[in-house]
Amino acid sequence: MTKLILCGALGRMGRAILKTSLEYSDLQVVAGVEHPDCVRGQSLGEAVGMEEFKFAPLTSNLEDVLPLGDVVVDFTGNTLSALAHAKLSAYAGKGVVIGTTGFSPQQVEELKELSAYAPILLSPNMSLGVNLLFRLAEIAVKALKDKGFDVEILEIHHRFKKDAPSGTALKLLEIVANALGKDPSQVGKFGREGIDPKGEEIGVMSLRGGDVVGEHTLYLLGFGERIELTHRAVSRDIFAKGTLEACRWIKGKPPGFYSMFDVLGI
Ligand SMILES: NC(=O)C1=CN([C@@H]2O[C@H](COP(=O)(O)OP(=O)(O)OC[C@H]3O[C@@H](n4cnc5c(N)ncnc54)[C@H](OP(=O)(O)O)[C@@H]3O)[C@@H](O)[C@H]2O)C=CC1
Ligand SMILES: O=C(O)C1=N[C@H](C(=O)O)C[C@H](O)C1
Repeated sequence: MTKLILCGALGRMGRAILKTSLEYSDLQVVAGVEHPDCVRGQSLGEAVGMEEFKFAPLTSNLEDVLPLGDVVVDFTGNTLSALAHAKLSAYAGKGVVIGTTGFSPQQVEELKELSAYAPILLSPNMSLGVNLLFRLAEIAVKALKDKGFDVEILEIHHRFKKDAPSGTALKLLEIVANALGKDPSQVGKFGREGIDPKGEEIGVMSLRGGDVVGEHTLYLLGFGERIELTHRAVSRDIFAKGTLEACRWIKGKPPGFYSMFDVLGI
């Protein structure tokens, strides 16, 4: 049995992971960590209204429950708390799976340094489909390099999403820029206004509204034709499933910095 501690347990992803975990007989969420304002002396089960977790503690301090778990999962949506959770967990030798997005390059470097102590998996998107999209994007962009195609990225998410562009769109930018031999920090362009003719940049545009779970399109825009590679998430269960597969995979792995490509073998 792999025992999980879930940080951000009462959030959208936290609740999806709790529900989906009930389908796995070898995985168990044994404790939740939440923002102090949300912890009111209730158990995790009482807080989410799920009988199955009535004996699992809910705390605002990961240290209180760290000895209970093998793997710590972070979906707090707050990079500072995710880093703090990763630090505590890695020093304790626990596996870490991070779905939180919005890390700066410096913060990613910090996570890589921590992965000398324990296995850490960071992925902006835990779904099988998006990870395949990453691979397809690399193939397509390489095949069309120097053939006169422009590359642009569009993402759409629900009105409550805090970060923009999405972590997935930024990863797509990194993948396609690298495939073109360009530096993502130099070619990424995050909006256009006024007189702004198209150059060598890769535009990354964000729409927000309603309850859109997550949509990403890579556009390859040529003259007389265009290719659109789109992934549409219609349920958070796909992210929850990927997260749980990652937790199962990471237990017992040597220290190192991993991604969903390692879990999915693609
Ligand atoms: N990798 C992937 O596949 C996916 C990644 N994501 C990412 O996951 C993150 C979370 O998304 P989502 O679930 O929609 O966000 P939510 O805001 O619904 O959930 C985050 C939860 O974490 C809580 N929280 C904030 N700070 C802390 C803290 N210090 N300790 C414990 N809990 C804390 C929040 O509390 P409060 O509201 O009080 O701040 C909230 O309940 C985002 O970064 C999103 O981009 C989302 C979907 C898929
Ligand atoms: O906040 C979300 O909801 C999502 N965030 C991730 C991201 O930033 O890429 C993944 C997914 O698209 C949903």
